[in-house]
Amino acid sequence: MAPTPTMEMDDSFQQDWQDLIATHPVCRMTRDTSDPPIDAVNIPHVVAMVGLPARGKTFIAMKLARYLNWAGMPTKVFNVGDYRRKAMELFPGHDFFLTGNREGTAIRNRVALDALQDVVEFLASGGQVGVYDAANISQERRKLIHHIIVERLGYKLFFIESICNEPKIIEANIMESKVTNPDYSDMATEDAVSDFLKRIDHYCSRYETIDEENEKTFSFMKIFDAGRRVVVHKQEGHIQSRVAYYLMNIHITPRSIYLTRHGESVFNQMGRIGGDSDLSPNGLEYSKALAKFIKSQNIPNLRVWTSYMKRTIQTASNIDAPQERWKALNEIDAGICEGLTYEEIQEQLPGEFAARDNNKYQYRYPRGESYEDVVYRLESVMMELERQENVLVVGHQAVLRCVLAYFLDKTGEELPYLKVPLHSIIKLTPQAYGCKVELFKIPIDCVDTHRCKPLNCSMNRSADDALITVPPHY
Ligand SMILES: O=P(O)(O)OC[C@H]1O[C@@](CO)(OP(=O)(O)O)[C@@H](O)[C@@H]1O
Repeated sequence: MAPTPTMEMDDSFQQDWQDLIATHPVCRMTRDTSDPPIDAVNIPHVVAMVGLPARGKTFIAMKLARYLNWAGMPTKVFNVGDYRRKAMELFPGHDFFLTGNREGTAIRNRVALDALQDVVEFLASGGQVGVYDAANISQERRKLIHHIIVERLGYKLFFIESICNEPKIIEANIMESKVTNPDYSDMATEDAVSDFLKRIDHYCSRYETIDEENEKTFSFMKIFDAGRRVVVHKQEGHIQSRVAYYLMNIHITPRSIYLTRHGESVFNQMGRIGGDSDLSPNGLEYSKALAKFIKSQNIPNLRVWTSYMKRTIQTASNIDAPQERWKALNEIDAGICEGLTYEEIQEQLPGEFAARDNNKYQYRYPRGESYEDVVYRLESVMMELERQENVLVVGHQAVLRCVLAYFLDKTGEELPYLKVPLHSIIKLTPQAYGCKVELFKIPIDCVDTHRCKPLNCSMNRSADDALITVPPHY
């Protein structure tokens, strides 16, 4: 039977905690005088989540990490729940959240510090942002994190607290991401929900929201009811301002994003890259079929975005929805290679051709752009895409690879080889911590413009396998 908590028990719990922080290696970590100096512009950052369970902390942590990685800042999420679940495997049947469970509490405290230690090790080995995804609900815990991260190690720390009192959002969070998590794999949904609500109660009694007076020396951001209101306090440096700005723009309203390349162009048919050519007859046919397909989907309040190039504008021209043009959506600028075929580049500029194959993400065409440059110029588009609801982006091969990499969490190495075939529509629907992807192939002839990674032409076969052919009645 579970013991009733008493004063003595509080004391013994406190003693266990003091013993743990006296001995845990992360609490003794410090910067050595022999350590290389910290780069003042890119000081490693810890983003520490704060909040009760089912307030969307993991959603925010993972989405933020996906964005920062995409934007070129190596970021990793350390979820304390994962550490606890691993520890739980060693104690089958043990209820770690039972009130008065001294052993369970000790283990939960230990794994929380283990995770923090891994955050620090990640930053010490070249990581830029470590996201510490734990509840961190007490002032004492936050003080300890600040002491280790800022005072001892000289890194930056940004707390993100998610406060939510909307029962509907909490319920949706529990249903969407909690009852399906590995803690509840063997439990009926109803039992899982009631167990999870008990777990929330366990935290509620000890929850101290970030106190703007007592904790005024900390940098933090508070997000109320999934973004209805936001407070940012003492935000420092470019990473924290990007984090704050990004989190101010995201929303959780259900929606889908549709991506398609323009229809086949005259240059595509000739195997020439870049340029601003018209659609080929196949491409014109795709433009009509696309409009029909979009109509068949009955998408509420759809907005259509194109680049400033003729081939995307012509492709979207038959769609009955408001349209906007973005210069930032223009295809990668191939500089001195614009208008050439891959064969001509290999023949006339063999060094450039080999250099691109060697590092396609960072290779910049002379007087043109690299994929990395395209990601950089797309940032404003992605931010606006986050703010919008249903959007169809009619874009280009390289640009849509960059957009897809953001949604599908692909690395810079994978990005330039993602398959975005002509005459296909990719539908992305945000879900729990990721995106559902559906691919619709419109059966109209076109060339294949994909150039495989040398020596690894089997890449992305799975994306191909997932292609759905739209039935003739669409
Ligand atoms: O990075 P790679 O694989 O060369 O793909 C980008 C190329 O795709 C193309 C087609 O080959 O896009 P698009 O169809 O928009 O014209 C080129 O214009 C562009 O340079």
